[in-house]
Amino acid sequence: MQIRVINPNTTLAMTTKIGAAAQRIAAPGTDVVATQPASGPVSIESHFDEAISAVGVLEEVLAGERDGVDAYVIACFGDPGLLAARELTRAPVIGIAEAAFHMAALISTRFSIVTTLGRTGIIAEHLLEQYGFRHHCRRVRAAEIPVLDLEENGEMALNRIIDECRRARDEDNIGAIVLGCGGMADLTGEISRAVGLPVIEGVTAAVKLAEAVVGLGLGTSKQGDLAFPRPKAFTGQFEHFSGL
Ligand SMILES: O=C(O)C[C@H]1NC(=O)NC1=O
Repeated sequence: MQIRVINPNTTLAMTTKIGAAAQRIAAPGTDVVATQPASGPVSIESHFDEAISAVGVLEEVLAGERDGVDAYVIACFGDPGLLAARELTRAPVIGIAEAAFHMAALISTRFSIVTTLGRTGIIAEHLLEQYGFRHHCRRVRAAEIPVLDLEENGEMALNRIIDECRRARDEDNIGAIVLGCGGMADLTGEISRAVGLPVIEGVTAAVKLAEAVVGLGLGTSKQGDLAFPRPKAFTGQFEHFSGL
């Protein structure tokens, strides 16, 4: 099977890292294709960044439909464009936040999230509510690092993340930690060893859930609100969406 792992930001180094982490965890016979939008924010750290990146995610799903992809992963912790993407395909579309929440709830009764900047914490809180995991999550914490520090200042970023994870372990009465950024996809082992708790990050969780959904012969329901969009004309820069 082929999984298209979409990094919604436009930083190639992060896309490459995410793709490598996804391929490492994938089952034999699962091919991961890591992509990113042709245009959009180099990192996603606000509601505005999320909104702009969602269009790029949808473009990548439309490209995947042309290639006959079996499943999609949206590899940004805000799950940008998730429901809109599900309208475009019969394949499963798994957001890394939703995947991480499910996985954490399977191995612990309470978890905390450690993300990058505190200002994006509200996005995780909204998703906890939307996905029904509000009561599972003790606290949404932030290492207070810009997303691209994960690429440009990796050691400092890792130390800040580990410090915040240790505070979560000592103060939050939790059983697991969820890493709140696709750019942390390669850090789970190191952080788990440093903190002594199970650490879940969404890229790898989403790849395994995508394999499970496809393996069960399931895909995105086309009944109701996730049916294909009603064909209509689009104008201007979105003209190519006409008649989808
Ligand atoms: O929301 C965040 O802090 C992390 C989010 N931003 C990004 O560019 N990729 C992500 O996973």
